[in-house]
Amino acid sequence: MALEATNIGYAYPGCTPVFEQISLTVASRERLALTAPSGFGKTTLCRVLAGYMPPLTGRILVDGSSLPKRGVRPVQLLWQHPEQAFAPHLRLRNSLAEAGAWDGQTGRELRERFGVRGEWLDRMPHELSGGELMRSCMVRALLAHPRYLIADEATAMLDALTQMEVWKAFISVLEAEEMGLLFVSHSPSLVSRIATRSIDLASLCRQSSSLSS
Ligand SMILES: Nc1ncnc2c1ncn2[C@@H]1O[C@H](COP(=O)(O)OP(=O)(O)OP(=O)(O)O)[C@@H](O)[C@H]1O
Repeated sequence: MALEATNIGYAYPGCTPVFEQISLTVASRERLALTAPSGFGKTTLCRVLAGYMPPLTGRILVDGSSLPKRGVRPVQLLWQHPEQAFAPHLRLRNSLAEAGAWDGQTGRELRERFGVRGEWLDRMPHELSGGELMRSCMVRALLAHPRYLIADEATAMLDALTQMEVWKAFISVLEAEEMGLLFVSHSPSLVSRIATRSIDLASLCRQSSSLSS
């Protein structure tokens, strides 16, 4: 069981490719750290792997099947900027409801675990802080019962203590549900605490260019 990308490439319209011929695998229950210098394409790769942008080349399989074109995403993305992750005109309760049963037992447990307070539910995204939106994002992603999660520097705006608290809660759900995680971080200490394996996008790109030459 794995999220498998084979020889994928992506270019923004009218631009040179951000990356080409990248292959990587995230096994279920694995926590894979993706590192690279700024501007190298980590966010782009995360969006492609989660199905927000189709790869220009190559293929992505989730436990052996193609990413679905519609419906609940089996690969959920925790965005780098959580304010971009919520529809600006929807109250939090409605955004959570789109993902799953936020008011059922699982939803209540998840909200408690991530400290998402009841009073936030009637607020619009701009009435929540970055950290509050981030916690809400995690709950929404987990409500969708994904097989894999991708976290793009998702907790970078939190203080160190809150960051570890949120990751602890997150990892306990990942382990219980046997989900795989790919996470991007510029923090070596976060990577060493969380990752079970680490890859460098720069070296993946070098490997693919030496294979193709
Ligand atoms: N919508 C877009 N249109 C054109 N080019 C883009 C677009 N978004 C990103 N890029 C370019 O794609 C390249 C990779 O950007 P990306 O955001 O994926 O890098 P990153 O490694 O996540 O960077 P950072 O660590 O700074 O967040 C950059 O050169 C960036 O300028």
